[in-house]
Amino acid sequence: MTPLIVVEQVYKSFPLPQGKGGFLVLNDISLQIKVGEVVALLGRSGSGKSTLLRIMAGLIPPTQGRVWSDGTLLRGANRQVAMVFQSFALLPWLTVQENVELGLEARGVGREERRRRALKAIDLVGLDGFESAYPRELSGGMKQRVGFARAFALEPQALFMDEPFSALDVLTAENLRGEIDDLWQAGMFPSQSILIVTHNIEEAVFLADRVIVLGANPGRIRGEVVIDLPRPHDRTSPRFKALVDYIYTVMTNPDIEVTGKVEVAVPKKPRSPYAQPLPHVRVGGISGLLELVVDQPSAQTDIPLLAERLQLAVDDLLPILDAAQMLGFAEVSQGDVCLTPVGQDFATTTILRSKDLFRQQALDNVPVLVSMVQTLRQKRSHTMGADFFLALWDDYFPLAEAERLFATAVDWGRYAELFEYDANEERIYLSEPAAGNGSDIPPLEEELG
Ligand SMILES: Nc1ncnc2c1ncn2[C@@H]1O[C@H](COP(=O)(O)OP(=O)(O)OP(=O)(O)O)[C@@H](O)[C@H]1O
Repeated sequence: MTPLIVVEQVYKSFPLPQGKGGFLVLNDISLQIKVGEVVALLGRSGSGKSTLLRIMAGLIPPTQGRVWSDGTLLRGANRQVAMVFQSFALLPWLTVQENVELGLEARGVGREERRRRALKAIDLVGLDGFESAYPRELSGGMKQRVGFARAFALEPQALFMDEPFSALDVLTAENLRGEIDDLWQAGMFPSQSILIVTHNIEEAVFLADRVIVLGANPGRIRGEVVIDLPRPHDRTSPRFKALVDYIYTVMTNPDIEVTGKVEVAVPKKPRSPYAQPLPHVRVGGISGLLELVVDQPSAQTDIPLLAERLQLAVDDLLPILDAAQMLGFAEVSQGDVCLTPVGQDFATTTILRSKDLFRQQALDNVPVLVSMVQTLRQKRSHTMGADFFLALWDDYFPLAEAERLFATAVDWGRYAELFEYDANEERIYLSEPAAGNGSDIPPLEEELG
């Protein structure tokens, strides 16, 4: 099907005063408006939106390039198009009906036909009963309804709107925008396509099937964003918000390329501490490794060399390194392991102090241990069966893995004196220092927040 409007490499410059050449307002604009679509031209002030609209309406000629309307090269006013202006542009000495008939009269439509089409358009915009009112008797919203009726009566192929809601107060604008969208939805709209010029991002995403983003100085097309939402466009949907956010980002960053690829950010569910795996390593393995590394120059060594000295396969060494990293005792980079200051301290201090260090590092870095202690604290008896914790891990891991995670957490927690485990009863008990108020365990709310 022939597009309703085709703009081909259009340039527009306005002459500068005193013959100082031209001021380029539109630079190489090409676009099409097809039957059945609503297109928004979105750009900052001065990006040439109104100028482009006027060129497509045939009100001013391009300096260079061509415009086709319904397959015909445009010369002069475009009769396939009607315009709605921001300023309403009503004649104050004419009634509502006379204002609406004005364009039809200019096109030589006979009296009866004019009357019929005007009354139908007035009805469509909800001004039934106001036919003989004068503009001064109408509110801003009603005046713009007359503006719409005047355009509707022309029964154009394409309706052009230049910031049609921006002179109205927020609620009136919202109301009228919604009604225009309803008419379009219901197939009652008197034109086959709509082109709206706006600088309101939400308005563009709400009304349009496609948003063409214009850049300024000079005005040019930066790209387009397809509004892939079911109609009517639901403002509360995550996709609507993602589209608005995307367009807002490109509008505030003139250098970003407008690709139109919009990802919806999936809201993150707070991650359960039980969803995070622990390396299955006993505390003895971690401290053994740290003691070996601390003896090396700069407390640093090559990992394959370390594996050889420990007579371990690198694969077996990796979980120990993971655990040391997780606890903040070591850092691994480029095949070397290097102890952190606290790791060096842990590897060289007394057993009592090393337990304190381990506890502090575990509480700072291993959320599942914090969560277990918090759970035990919540219970008046300060004790819970192993099966309670196993069930929490079981949500994220197979049972055998859940059991290994439980065993690792128990090993670390016991060493840190956070809790004790009675294997016969299969119960965990809160350790005395962890049960006290002055301990270093954060309150439950903080952790969950
Ligand atoms: N007839 C004219 N003569 C000289 N310069 C003009 C003329 N019409 C528009 N301009 C200039 O062209 C540039 C683009 O104007 P235009 O009104 O098309 O932009 P716009 O994107 O619609 O801006 P706004 O959102 O502020 O209406 C502006 O710098 C404006 O001053």
